[in-house]
Amino acid sequence: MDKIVYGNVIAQKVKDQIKVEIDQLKEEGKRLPHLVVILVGDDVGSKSYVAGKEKASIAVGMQNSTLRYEDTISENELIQVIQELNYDDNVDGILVQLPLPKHIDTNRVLFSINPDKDVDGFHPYNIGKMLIGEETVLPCTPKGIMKMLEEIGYDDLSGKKAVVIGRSNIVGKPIAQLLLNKNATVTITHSRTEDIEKTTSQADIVIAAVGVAKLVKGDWIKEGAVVIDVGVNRGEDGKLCGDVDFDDCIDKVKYITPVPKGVGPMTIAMLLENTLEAYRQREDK
Ligand SMILES: Nc1nc(=O)c2c([nH]1)NC[C@@H]1CN(c3ccc(C(=O)N[C@@H](CCC(=O)O)C(=O)O)cc3)C=[N+]21
Repeated sequence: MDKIVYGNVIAQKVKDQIKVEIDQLKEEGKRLPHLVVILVGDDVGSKSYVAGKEKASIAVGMQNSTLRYEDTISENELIQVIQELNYDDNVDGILVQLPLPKHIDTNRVLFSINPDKDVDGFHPYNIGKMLIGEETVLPCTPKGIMKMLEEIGYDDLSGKKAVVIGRSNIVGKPIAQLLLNKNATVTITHSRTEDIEKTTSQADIVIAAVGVAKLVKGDWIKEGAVVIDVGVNRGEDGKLCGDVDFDDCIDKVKYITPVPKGVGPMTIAMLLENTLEAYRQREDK
């Protein structure tokens, strides 16, 4: 059914294009873009996401290094590693997989990344540029969502009401900003919001990014709305599921993204795009 927006299909198109560009660099005998992923500890989810990023970057022909550390590594040791990568001319992108262990101050670590190599778009310098509408690296998941909206012809959001569920730094806040930059009227709802469903049921676009399995039900959604599901949860049956009760919403929506095969693969494709872009900017300097 074409109301289901398959992120994996759009992501593949993006990756095919990146591969063409990297093949070209190879042919010219150039240095290849290099992504370094830092993984601390052995969280099962993080390990699987990092494996996905490794596989995808290799598939398009990039250099990839995944650095793995015990969760006993200190904050200063981690920052030391990042500083070395900042000065390594053969490194274009640095990604620190989140969440980090509790004894590490995540913001201090993210601030230590050279903003030119910040392929996650999490450095406050880049977040600030996004906020004021300057061209800059965009966080991968929000960027991937905007790309999906573009694909279904939702690139001008003038007059549209968008409701974001969740206010994380990596999805909720930045996606709200990007929607605003496209002229949507944006509402952010979260755990302290009363009657979330009253707000969502007026929305033309709902972005669910809270991490609560199947939270969003059919009666939360206006007839003909677009529903983007950012959740990655394990359901009661152990299967991967989103923040949206897909089966309950499908009859109401104009478009909906599935989980898996929705936003997740887009996140990885945007990471590769950001890495190639960081490479090009650095080569041009
Ligand atoms: N610094 C940082 N950057 C991130 O981008 C980041 C992070 N930390 N921490 C965790 C979240 C989560 N995330 C996902 C990426 C791909 C899929 C993905 O490809 N999912 C597949 C299925 C994978 C499976 O089957 O397990 C899908 O939805 O089809 C999901 C989730 C990136 N994150």
